[in-house]
Amino acid sequence: MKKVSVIGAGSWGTALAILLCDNGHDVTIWSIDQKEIDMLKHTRENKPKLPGIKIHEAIKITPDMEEAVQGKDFIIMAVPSKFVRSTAKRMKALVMKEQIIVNVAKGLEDETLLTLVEVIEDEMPHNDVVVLSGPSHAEEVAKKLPTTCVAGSKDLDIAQQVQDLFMNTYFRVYTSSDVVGIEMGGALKNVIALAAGISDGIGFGDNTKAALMTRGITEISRLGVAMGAKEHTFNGLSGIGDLIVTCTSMHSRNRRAGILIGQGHTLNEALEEVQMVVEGVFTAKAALDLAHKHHVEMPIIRKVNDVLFEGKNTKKAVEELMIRDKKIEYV
Ligand SMILES: NC(=O)C1=CN([C@@H]2O[C@H](COP(=O)(O)OP(=O)(O)OC[C@H]3O[C@@H](n4cnc5c(N)ncnc54)[C@H](O)[C@@H]3O)[C@@H](O)[C@H]2O)C=CC1
Ligand SMILES: O=C(CO)COP(=O)(O)O
Repeated sequence: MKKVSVIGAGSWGTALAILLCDNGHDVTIWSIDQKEIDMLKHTRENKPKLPGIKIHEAIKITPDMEEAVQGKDFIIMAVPSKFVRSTAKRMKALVMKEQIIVNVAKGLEDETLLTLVEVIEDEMPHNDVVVLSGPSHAEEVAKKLPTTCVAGSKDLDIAQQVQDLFMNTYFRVYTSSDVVGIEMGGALKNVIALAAGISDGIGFGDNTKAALMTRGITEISRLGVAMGAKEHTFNGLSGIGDLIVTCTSMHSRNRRAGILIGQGHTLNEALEEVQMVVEGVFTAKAALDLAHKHHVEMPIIRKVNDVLFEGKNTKKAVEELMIRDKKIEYV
């Protein structure tokens, strides 16, 4: 039995805490939000996000970061990307170097263009930081539906410890040493899922979505490889696997926001309706900035930026993608 804290009590943090408790670990959940803490403690359910899913009585729930961090073997960071640095800053004076940090958020830091593992390493340079990612909607993991993910660390022994921590009959975990590849796949698929949702919202068909997904993973892979990732990682769970689930599932907040935008709603209306974090909106601009930095072409992600932030008409954006310069499929 390991002592584990899950930092963040959104849908993913809650689902993972339940999974870790199922695995026999001693689990604590931390949240910054006192209302969320009260709800979880009193109802033993995260009603707005995972209705009908019981949170085991054995799971401790706390707003106290010291209580959450002290004495834990593993600390799972499950806050949205825009709060990863501020949360890491709250933790840094409390962590001991033997504690393993696991990032499960998917995104990039807007100002620095760092991946989230890099942000955490920046704040806690003495700790091992592992990424856990893959096609894994919280709603399905919480129902114990078979799911697969990959744990990434430059040190495969550390990745294996995280594999052992999470693995069970409904959650299979692979390992990889390609941390940047895993993180870029997880972050950028959200932007393509917004595009897939927009396409569905306009009323375009399955052909259109298959095109966005196929050319989308090509863009993601092109940028990832330029940043030092291995190409095959983008054929794996954190690449095409997560892209498939996010572009096709009604659980996806990114796809749902995209559908609303494709139907003519503004970005703010879409975010208001979805209520939970829509990471692709925050990642889209950072992805484009990284594309400039690494001299990589990302036409779909550029158009998503135009639609989200420049008021570009969605149909016009698709038309422009269709009549771009003629190309060989793979050069
Ligand atoms: N929900 C899912 O199925 C999955 C989510 N993820 C990733 O996990 C991350 C978290 O997502 P969800 O749990 O779905 O989000 P969510 O939208 O369900 O919950 C957001 C959480 O952020 C917390 N929060 C708000 N302000 C904060 C602050 N200033 N500092 C720290 N925490 C704050 C809230 O208390 C809430 O618990 C995201 O990066 C997401 O992409 C990854 C895999 C699956
Ligand atoms: O990352 C996810 C599934 O793997 C969750 O995607 P959404 O944030 O779009 O819901």
